[in-house]
Amino acid sequence: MGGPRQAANPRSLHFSKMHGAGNDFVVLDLRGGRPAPSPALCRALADRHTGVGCDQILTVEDAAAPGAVAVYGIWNADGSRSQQCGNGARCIAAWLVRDGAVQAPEFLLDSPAGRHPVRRLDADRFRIELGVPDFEPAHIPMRGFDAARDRYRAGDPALPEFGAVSMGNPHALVEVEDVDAAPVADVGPALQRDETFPESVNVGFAQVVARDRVRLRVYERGVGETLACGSGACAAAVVLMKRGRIDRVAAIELPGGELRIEWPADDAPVAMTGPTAFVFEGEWHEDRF
Ligand SMILES: N[C@H](CCC[C@H](N)C(=O)O)C(=O)O
Repeated sequence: MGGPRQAANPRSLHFSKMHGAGNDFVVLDLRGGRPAPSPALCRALADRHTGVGCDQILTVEDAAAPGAVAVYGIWNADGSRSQQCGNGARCIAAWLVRDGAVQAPEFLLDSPAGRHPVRRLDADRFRIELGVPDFEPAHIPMRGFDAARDRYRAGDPALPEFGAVSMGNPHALVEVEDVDAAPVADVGPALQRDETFPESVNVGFAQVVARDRVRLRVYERGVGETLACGSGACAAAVVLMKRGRIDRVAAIELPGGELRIEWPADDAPVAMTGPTAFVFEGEWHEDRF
C-alpha cells in the first residue's frame, strides 16, 4: 500500500519528474498532511536552469471525499494555481498505480475541477474523463459577453476571433490555416492580457487537418507555449465539434505527442486518452528555501 515518501534528509523534499506527451511535471507527495508548496517554491522547482524544470508542479493529496483514490493539485511554473491539468491527471494516475495506492484498472481521481473516472489501458496509457465542458462566458470566465457563442472578439480589434470554453480552467481557441506559422508567441500573451479574460486564459491554435484530426499548439496560462496541453486538447476538440468542424472522436496532434478526444454528446463528459512517462526521482534540498 502506498504512503508518503519520506525523504532521505528531513530537510529535503522527494519528487518524481514525469511528462505526458512532453508536458512536464514535478510531482510532490503531500499525503499525510504535508503543506502545499508556496508560489516561490513552485517557481524554484520549475526553473529550467537553477531548479528541476517543469511546466507544472502537481501534488498528490489524501482524498477529501470517499470513493476517490486521491486528490491532485496543480501549480503553474509561475507559481499560479489552476483547477485542471489533463496531461497531469494522467500522470498522477500512473504515479498512484506505481505507488501501489490503486490496483484496479478503473478508479476515481479528484481535482479542484471535480471527480474524474480513470481507466488504465496499459503500462503507460490512461483514459480520463475531464467533465462536461462549460461554454457559459461567466463560467470561463470572460467579461463582456452574456451568452455563449461560436466565435468572440476580444477588446483589442487587432486580435483574431476565437472560441472559448472552460474545462475547469479557461481556454480560448483560434483556428489557423497552418499551425506551424501560427502567431503563438504574439497572440497568446495578447489574449491573456486582454480585459476579456479577468483570470487570464490558455490559448490554443488549431489547424483542422481532417474530420478526425487536428494539429494544435497551446500557449498556456502561467507557463507559455508547452509541448502539449491536455485540457487544451479537450477545449480545442469541443469548440471544433460544436462548430461542426470535426467528428466526435478526434486525434489531436501536439508538438510533444498525440491525444485522443471523445465527446459523444453536448451534455457528456469529455474523455481524453494519452501517454504518461516517468523520467527520474529526486530530492529537492529545501534548505535552499
Ligand atoms: N496552464 C493551465 C494548467 C495546466 C494545463 C495543462 N498542462 C493540461 O495538460 O491541461 C492553467 O493555468 O489553466
